[in-house]
Amino acid sequence: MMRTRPLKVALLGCGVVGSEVARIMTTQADDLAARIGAPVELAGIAVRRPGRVRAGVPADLLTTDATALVKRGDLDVVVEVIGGIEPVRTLITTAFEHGASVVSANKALLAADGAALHAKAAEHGVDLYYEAAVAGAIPLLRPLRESLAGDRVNRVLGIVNGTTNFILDRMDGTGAGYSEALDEATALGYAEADPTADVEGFDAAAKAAILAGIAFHTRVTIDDVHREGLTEVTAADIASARKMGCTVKLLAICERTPDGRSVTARVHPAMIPLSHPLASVREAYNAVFVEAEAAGRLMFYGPGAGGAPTASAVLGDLVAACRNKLAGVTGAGESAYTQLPVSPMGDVVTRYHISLDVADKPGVLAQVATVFAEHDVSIDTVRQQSRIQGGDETAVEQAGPRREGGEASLVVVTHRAPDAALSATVGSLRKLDTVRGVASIMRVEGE
Ligand SMILES: NC(=O)C1=CN([C@@H]2O[C@H](COP(=O)(O)OP(=O)(O)OC[C@H]3O[C@@H](n4cnc5c(N)ncnc54)[C@H](OP(=O)(O)O)[C@@H]3O)[C@@H](O)[C@H]2O)C=CC1
Ligand SMILES: N[C@@H](CC=O)C(=O)O
Repeated sequence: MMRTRPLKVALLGCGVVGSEVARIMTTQADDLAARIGAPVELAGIAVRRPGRVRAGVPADLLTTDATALVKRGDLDVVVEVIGGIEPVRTLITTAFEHGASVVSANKALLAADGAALHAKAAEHGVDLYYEAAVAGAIPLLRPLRESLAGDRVNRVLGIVNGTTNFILDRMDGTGAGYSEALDEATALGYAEADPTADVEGFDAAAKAAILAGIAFHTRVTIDDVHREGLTEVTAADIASARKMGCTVKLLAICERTPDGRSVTARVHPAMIPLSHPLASVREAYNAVFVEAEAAGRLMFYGPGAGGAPTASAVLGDLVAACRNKLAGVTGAGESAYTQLPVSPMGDVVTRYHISLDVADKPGVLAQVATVFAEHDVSIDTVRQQSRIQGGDETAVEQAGPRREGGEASLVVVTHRAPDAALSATVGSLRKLDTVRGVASIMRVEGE
């Protein structure tokens, strides 16, 4: 039977995501009430600039005093879609102290301080949900936390940042420039308030920390995640990937180490074969593979950013939190029950694509191969492109003419090796007189 007294919800933030949450709460109020078992009333909306035009958002609900809003004491749920660490952490904590459950899309905060927030929610007998914080609309955290709770997850690998996928897709597919593609992603509402978080990999690293924590039932913070963004990826890297039958994606990879005693979490650009399902993830879509012992390989795919897709995940959490409020219960809390150490990046074993600028003269290839062998890094393939002296980037493949004193580009692809061994190899290569520079190093994944 439907309860007539409405559940009261406050919205903190009314930007790209918040305005969609407000719109759906208004336009689908009857459906939401039917699914929850009580009507839901939007009690207030905290923003920074109340004068800003917000189509369809009731102006009388706007306030700049978020603190007063969360202290009202009659709220059932607070939806936080402001972003960042402070004042949001304090607002969420205050909401818990005043008896409200919290739904958030804030991966930065959850990856920095998730454990303390979960503890605070438990202390006050309320929920903390954040499905929207990872992979936008894709239901991923709840399946990991609940549906796979009886299985052992060994690996989570995927594309979890829509903005960078959009940029790489545009650069690879249409030849668009980096800045142009980033501007387009920002205009479409995919990028963070500070897009550095996207392109430098902080956003994906925060998501990787959240995923690793839930998948492996341990605590992982953003500081535990090895992070490289895509600002170093060049058009030449993308072209080189194509030559190998690959494309470049910014990946998040969380793994149990083979002995099961520790985990690794990393975010970096990687080459993946065009035949891999992740290679065909376009625009701001995300896709995540979860490998579990009994379930095998699962793939989650869908829109990873944008106002409406993210609002869908927020509203799913809102319905769950409201149902729990009505039933007088809380849902599944933090899933950490053990503390696995996080191994350093040097322990990660994978393949590498290394592009070297070398002197184009006899014996160089042998010298380079010797350095790899000395560090126990096995070479899979080598491709040489001689640069015609005085010319630009005109490349002649392996059999091309060699000019004394000229330069060549050497592309080495290795077999699997520890990251530490690869770093040591590159350090030694840089010391060779015949190696003029290391143009790029990229990991090769997904084979
Ligand atoms: N955009 C996306 O695709 C996705 C975003 N997220 C996450 O959702 C959250 C919101 O993102 P998004 O909607 O894009 O961000 P926006 O920048 O579009 O919106 C932020 C909102 O917060 C308000 N705000 C900022 N500071 C304060 C403050 N101190 N007090 C009250 N209100 C404040 C802003 O007010 P005003 O409008 O007046 O400036 C604005 O309405 C972030 O955590 C983000 O990481 C998660 C998944 C996808
Ligand atoms: N900036 C983020 C938004 C969603 O989390 C992204 O591009 O993925």
